[in-house]
Amino acid sequence: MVHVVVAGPLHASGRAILDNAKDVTVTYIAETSEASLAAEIAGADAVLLRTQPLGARTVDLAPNLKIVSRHGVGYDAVDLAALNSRGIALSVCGDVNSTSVAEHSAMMILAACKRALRSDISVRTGPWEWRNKLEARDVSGQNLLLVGYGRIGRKTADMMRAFNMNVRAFDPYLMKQGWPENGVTCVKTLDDGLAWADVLCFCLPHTGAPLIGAAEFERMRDGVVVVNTSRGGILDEHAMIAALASGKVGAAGLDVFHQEPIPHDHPLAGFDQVLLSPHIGGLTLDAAERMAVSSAENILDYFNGTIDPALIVNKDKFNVALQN
Ligand SMILES: NC(=O)C1=CN([C@@H]2O[C@H](COP(=O)(O)OP(=O)(O)OC[C@H]3O[C@@H](n4cnc5c(N)ncnc54)[C@H](O)[C@@H]3O)[C@@H](O)[C@H]2O)C=CC1
Ligand SMILES: O=C(O)C(=O)COP(=O)(O)O
Repeated sequence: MVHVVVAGPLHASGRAILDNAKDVTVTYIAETSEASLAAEIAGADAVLLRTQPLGARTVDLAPNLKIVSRHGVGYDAVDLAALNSRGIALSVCGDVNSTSVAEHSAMMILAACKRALRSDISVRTGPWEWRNKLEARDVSGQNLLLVGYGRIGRKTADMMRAFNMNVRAFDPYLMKQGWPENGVTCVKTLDDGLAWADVLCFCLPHTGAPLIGAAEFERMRDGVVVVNTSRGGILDEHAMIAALASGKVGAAGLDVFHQEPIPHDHPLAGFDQVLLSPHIGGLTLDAAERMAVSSAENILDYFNGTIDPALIVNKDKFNVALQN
């Protein structure tokens, strides 16, 4: 019998896969937090994980744990060393939500340039004459730098080229592969890109210290638009707040934050030129179903020995189930 703990909301299609599987028992946890997972993880052979942190202490509570299946693709909140030290597999979904996130990035680029939130607030609360002070911008003809040019970055490029933006990308890991492509040229250094861009969009994994701090904001154009749908840790939030307050950043769209959930009284919530969303770039109803199915199947496939090794992040660290 395999015991699966589902650590947060899961689309009905994913639940059906687990509920109907032979020799599988499932515990569903309603909320997405590490504390609620820690309370239920003791008997788990597998955990289906949302975006909450998974640290070494919680992993230690589960002596039988064999696989953590991420619902989604980013795994920066997981203590990979803790999994590796016990030979626990970490799987991710395949390409299940990149279109959804690219659409969200495109929406945020447009909303920020058009000052959509400020515009809405002005109609609801202000005099009509505010329409002369909204400072909306055309996106057509503006320079868009994508930082990270993987699945999400490429799809965002296609969408924004349709709006006649000039698109460049910075992705040091792709430098040698077929650049320029599809009308998108690469910049050789991040600093070159920061100096060129009217709009910045972050589409890369979070792996360590913030990529963008006070010094990087200084190198940007005055009034630059910043969109982040990747992970909050990419941007130094204090530096971001200072850049918004000074006008260096003219407008922004943020889907991800250092601390999630972000408190209601967070300084970022005080800017009417900043559109905020609760980490939903990859959580449309459509993508939620795909993520649920993929992450549930990854667990069953792991125990059947049929999981696609490309979906196992730490496959080099162990080879247990893959040899079955
Ligand atoms: N807001 C949301 O709901 C979602 C957010 N994400 C985030 O978006 C990230 C990207 O997702 P995908 O495009 O599917 O991943 P991907 O792996 O297809 O592309 C990421 C790209 O970033 C590049 N990269 C890595 N480090 C870099 C650096 N320091 N500077 C510039 N480029 C760098 C890689 O070479 C790769 O081409 C995920 O890791 C995740 O954190 C993903 C899905 C949903
Ligand atoms: O795919 C990702 O990395 C995401 O951010 C979405 O994950 P979630 O739906 O929050 O488990």
